[in-house]
Amino acid sequence: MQVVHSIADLRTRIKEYRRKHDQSVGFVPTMGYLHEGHVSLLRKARTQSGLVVLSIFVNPLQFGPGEDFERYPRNTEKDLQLAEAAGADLVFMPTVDEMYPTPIRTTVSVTGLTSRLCGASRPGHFDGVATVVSKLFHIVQPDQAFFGLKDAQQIAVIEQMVQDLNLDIEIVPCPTLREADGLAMSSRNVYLSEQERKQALVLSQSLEKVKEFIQSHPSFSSEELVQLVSSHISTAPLATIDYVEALGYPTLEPFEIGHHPASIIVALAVKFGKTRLIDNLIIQVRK
Ligand SMILES: Nc1ncnc2c1ncn2[C@@H]1O[C@H](COP(=O)(O)OP(=O)(O)OP(=O)(O)O)[C@@H](O)[C@H]1O
Ligand SMILES: CC(C)(CO)[C@@H](O)C(=O)[O-]
Ligand code: BAL
Repeated sequence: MQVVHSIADLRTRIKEYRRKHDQSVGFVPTMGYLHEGHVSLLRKARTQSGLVVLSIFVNPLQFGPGEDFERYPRNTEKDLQLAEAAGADLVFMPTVDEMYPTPIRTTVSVTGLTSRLCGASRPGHFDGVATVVSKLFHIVQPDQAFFGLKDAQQIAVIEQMVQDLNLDIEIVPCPTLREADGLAMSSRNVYLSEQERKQALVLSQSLEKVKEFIQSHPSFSSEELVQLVSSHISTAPLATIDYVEALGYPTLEPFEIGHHPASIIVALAVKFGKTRLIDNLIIQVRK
């Protein structure tokens, strides 16, 4: 496994690989502090791509004022061990100056899909994501890029960007990995106190309740799902709901009772103290 810090170096190595091999380049973009969720993306890439490229970059552009950019967890040594064990070939770890050498004047903005959920509660977040992912896609020029469904809105936004900008990249959505008790794995779980960690279980539990409810109530309304999730989360005294919504996926459009889209998402963001966690459930609905 090779580790590179400069864009020029990364490009040279990828070009060299492409010259010698007639195989695809797979790309896994991350912000580091790797866990089994990230590892699952790398393993998936390993099975589908000839060259597996991982990027580790905490992108300042996608953090709002007062968010956790400065204190976002970092552990390069452990990240590199996990990346190597999972089969990464090339790790790109640029500095902020390498990615943004001058004040940024060109950004990528995906409209519509970003008006709800995390787009509404983190204004500017998806412009930061679309801009950095677009830059990374131009630098790496992958055939496939692997993203986790824990960030389901992010996948919808990236897929739209790829379609609108005619990028020749296959976006591969990968399932959310969970801790044994159900909590979705996240780099930010490390912020949780012992009490918060226990109470954070209400998130995955509330989504399990939605699964059961839908099976016995095939003509559910979005309001019923939101109410079910919100009331269960409210049993945790340390939880503050940022949003709970039930929408079509990947359109992220609201739906009316009796007119379910083929696929719906129940998505939530909840704060425990300063720590904001997200989770979701995507369900194929029988018509
Ligand atoms: N539990 C998980 N299972 C599968 N993929 C995941 C999981 N958590 C994150 N990912 C994916 O890993 C990629 C990099 O995400 P990122 O580095 O932001 O990790 P993260 O754990 O989601 O961090 P945070 O929750 O702090 O945003 C994204 O495509 C993300 O969807
Ligand atoms: C895709 C990404 C690496 C862009 O910074 C980030 O949003 C993430 O880790 O999900
Ligand atoms: N996984 C999304 C990155 C962020 O929260 O900024």
